Amino acid sequence: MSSPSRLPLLESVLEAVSLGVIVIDDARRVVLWNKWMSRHSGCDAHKALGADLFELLPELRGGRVEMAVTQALTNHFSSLLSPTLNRAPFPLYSDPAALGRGERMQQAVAITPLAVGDDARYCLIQLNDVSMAASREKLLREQTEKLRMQTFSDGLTGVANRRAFDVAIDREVRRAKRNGTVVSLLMIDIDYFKPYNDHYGHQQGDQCLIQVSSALQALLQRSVDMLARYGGEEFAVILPDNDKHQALHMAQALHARVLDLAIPHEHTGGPVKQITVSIGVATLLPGQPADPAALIGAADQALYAAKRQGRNRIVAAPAEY
Ligand SMILES: Nc1nc2c(ncn2[C@@H]2O[C@H](COP(=O)(O)OP(=O)(O)OP(=O)(O)O)[C@@H](O)[C@H]2O)c(=O)[nH]1
Repeated sequence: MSSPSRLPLLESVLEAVSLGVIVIDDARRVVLWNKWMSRHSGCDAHKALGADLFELLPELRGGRVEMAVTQALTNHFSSLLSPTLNRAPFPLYSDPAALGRGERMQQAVAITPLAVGDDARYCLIQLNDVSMAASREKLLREQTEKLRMQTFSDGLTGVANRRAFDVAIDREVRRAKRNGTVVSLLMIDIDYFKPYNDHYGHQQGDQCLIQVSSALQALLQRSVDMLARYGGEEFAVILPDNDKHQALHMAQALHARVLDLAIPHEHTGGPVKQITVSIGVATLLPGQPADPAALIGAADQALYAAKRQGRNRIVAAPAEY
């Protein structure tokens, strides 16, 4: 079989590649404009050939493409335009529907100087459609974010989970130590939740947990405050920069908010026949050792004191626990 001569072969390759190829001369006139360019720009080779590239596509004037072309023609520098910074410099569209929607193809643009013979200078512009890669990357980012959310949020109530709490309490205790500030912690436990579940059923128990957590969450206005589900029917609230007085104030508001829900509970062991919470409060002072476990322990001790004293109340840990 005879081999075809190189020039027609090269021309066929240029017309067949899935890549935009433009070559301009040192007067910036288009000398090559392949089929891919015609297909995606809506401008065919007849119109493009011989035209000044920046008159053909005036929006490229003064931008990164013109700078890179000048660099290639005068200094023989190659450039790669980052698709992140220059998403769609050329007016190219993946298909007619995208053109109709005005949705440009995302592009990777490579600009390379070409020397043909001794002094003829040209510039090669290669364009790649990276829309698919960009949308895959976006999907991947969204999935990663979703996974991150799932990893750090409680499946039932949607508030932060224990893992997120552990990270946050560590961070806030270290921050308080660094800045010489205080941090308070509330441990909140629903009273008589076992008899609630036993009497009303597990599903209604779940609904109760959802209601209580969203009522608690609604009261936390500062972005630094964090409500987490610590375990079963126990929640924790981290209050950075809040001293004991402010933490007690917040505990009272949260306690009252749960009472306001007025969720009936006929089977409590006490006189109040609705869902209530007990709250333990502890505050880490600047002089104390920055130990998250000790802070959690102090808030827990205070919570159990509240339970022992009859539930439906707030108890604060001693100042220097
Ligand atoms: N519906 C539901 N119940 C849960 C969930 N997690 C834990 N529980 C229940 O919460 C109850 C906790 O009971 P206990 O720790 O004995 O506490 P309590 O009955 O609230 O008693 P006090 O805390 O002393 O007032 C148990 O019955 C658990 O099964 C959950 O996700 N959904």
